[in-house]
This record gives sequence, structure tokens and C-alpha cells, in this order.
Amino acid sequence: MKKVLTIAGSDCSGGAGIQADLKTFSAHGVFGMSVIVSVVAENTSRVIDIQDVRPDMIEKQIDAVFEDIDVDAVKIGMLSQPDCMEAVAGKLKQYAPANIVLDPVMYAKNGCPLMNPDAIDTLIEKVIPFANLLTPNIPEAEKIAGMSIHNVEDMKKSAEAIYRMGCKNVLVKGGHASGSALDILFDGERFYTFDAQRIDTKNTHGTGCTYSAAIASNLALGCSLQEAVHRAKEYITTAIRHSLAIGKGHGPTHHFYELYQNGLKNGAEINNGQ
Ligand SMILES: Nc1ncnc2c1ncn2[C@@H]1O[C@H](COP(=O)(O)OP(=O)(O)OP(=O)(O)O)[C@@H](O)[C@H]1O
Ligand SMILES: Cc1ncc(CO)c(N)n1
Repeated sequence: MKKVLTIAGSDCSGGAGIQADLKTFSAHGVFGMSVIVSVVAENTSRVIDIQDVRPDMIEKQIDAVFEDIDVDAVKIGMLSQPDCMEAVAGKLKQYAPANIVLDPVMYAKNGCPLMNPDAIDTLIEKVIPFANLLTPNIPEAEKIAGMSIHNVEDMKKSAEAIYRMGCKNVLVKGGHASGSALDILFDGERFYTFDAQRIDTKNTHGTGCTYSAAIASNLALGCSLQEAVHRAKEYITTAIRHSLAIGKGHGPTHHFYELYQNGLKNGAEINNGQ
């Protein structure tokens, strides 16, 4: 069985973070493992408080996994402070795992901050160079690239600027744009687009976590990057289409294994071109 690790924050309400990642791993038939970087008291409406795990404890969790188990892919999510980022980066250097997917989480869907804005330089200098794939949404791509994004051309320009920071591939997600749900992948040479119909729902809590965890699962299963993103786009589109009206705010996506299989069989209408 393929083994995939998430290094991220815990969402006690179950829709995002570590919890979304582990549900996504199970739906893909891979063995999920987790290193908790922050404990977040949050729900579908708000973030109440964040307690970061001590950096040496983050390092020890990563050691515990890698000294014992071969890891086929790593998904990295919420890293709230520079010292958490440095702890994770040091261990990525030490263990050099394959297939690192980095979701540079900055805000929850309800707008609450999950990363200290002063940590962005550390993210760029210390963590981004380890990523095989970076998956910013539009506001995150704006902050990292230092430009504003108004259209698809701007999404492409931001992807090029972020690529130059040392990650091997960049996927700028269009969930925050209007029109169809269009994502742009840049591999340093070419752009690939992954487009799906926008689903009219407020229940999109944890979509970015789910998407990046699905990409990491597919990479662990041996897919090429383009195939991994294509399949993950089908997965997230199906999970949003069947999202759950749980809670009073942005409800979570749905991770039923059977739903995933049916979604794939029914072909969740993804157009990918170049
Ligand atoms: N309403 C929607 N209908 C269809 N696809 C969507 C919708 N909203 C987001 N997506 C898709 O979901 C994926 C995740 O993108 P999004 O930009 O929402 O991530 P995110 O903002 O990082 O999520 P979060 O911070 O809540 O975890 C992308 O493929 C995006 O195109
Ligand atoms: C712990 C955690 N990670 C990521 C997100 C972004 O959706 C969230 N809301 N909570």
C-alpha cells in the first residue's frame, strides 16, 4: 500500500486541515499519516484560537514517521509561524522525500488568518524551494508573487514568478475567481488548464486541503503530475458537488469512497487543455 504523510494544522470541525487530508487519503486507498503543526479551534464559521505545536515536537513527529516508514508523498498545509516553517524545512532537507505538494495556506474560507503575514519571507526562502508542486489560491498567489491578479493572464504571470522562487511546478487555483473553476498549472515550460463548472454552493470549507491531498495521493499512486492534477480536479469537483450543509457557515466537502468511484465513472466534466 502507498503511504502518504500530511504535515498541517488540525481542524476540530473536520472539514479542513489534517482531517480533510486523512479522509481524502482513505478515499484514494492510500495509507494516511499526519504530523500536526498547529491545533486550531475552528468551525465552519470562525477560527477561535490557534496553538502551535513546539518546533522540536514537530521535528520529533517527522522523525517518528521517517525513521520507520517509507513515505511515497508528502502534503504540507498550514504552517503558521516562521519557527514551524524552519522545523519542517530542516526535516525536508534531512529526509528528502519524493512528491512534496505544498498548499501555502494563509486564510480560512471565512477570512480568518491561519498564517502570520510576517512569515511570508520564511515561507518563500525556506519552504517553497522544497516543493515539487505549490498550490496557491488567487489571494495566496498575489501575496507570494507580490502582484494583483485580475484575469487568466495574471494567473499565468504569478505562476511564472512563483516558479522562479525554486519550486518545480505551480498550480494557481481559480476557486476565488468568477466564471468557471479554472486552475492553471505551470511546469517551467508550458501551461496546462484544468477547468470545471462552478458549483453554486457556500459549502467549500477545506476545498484547497482536499485538492492538494488528492494530488499527493495520485502522485504516490504513480500518476504523472498532469494526470495527478486531472484526477484530483475530478475528485474535488465531485466532493464539492456533494458537499454537506453541516454547520452554520461554509460546510465541508464530501469524501465518500463510493462517491469518488461513481464520480469518476460518471466523468466529472473536467476539461484540461494546454
Ligand atoms: N464553487 C466551486 N465549484 C467548483 N469548483 C470549485 C469551487 N470553489 C473552488 N473550486 C475548486 O476547488 C479547488 C480548490 O480551490 P480554492 O481556490 O477554493 O482553494 P482554497 O481557497 O485554497 O481552499 P480552502 O482555503 O478553503 O481550503 C480548485 O480546483 C477550485 O477551482
Ligand atoms: C487547519 C486548517 N488548515 C487549512 C484550512 C484552510 O481551509 C483551515 N480552515 N484549517
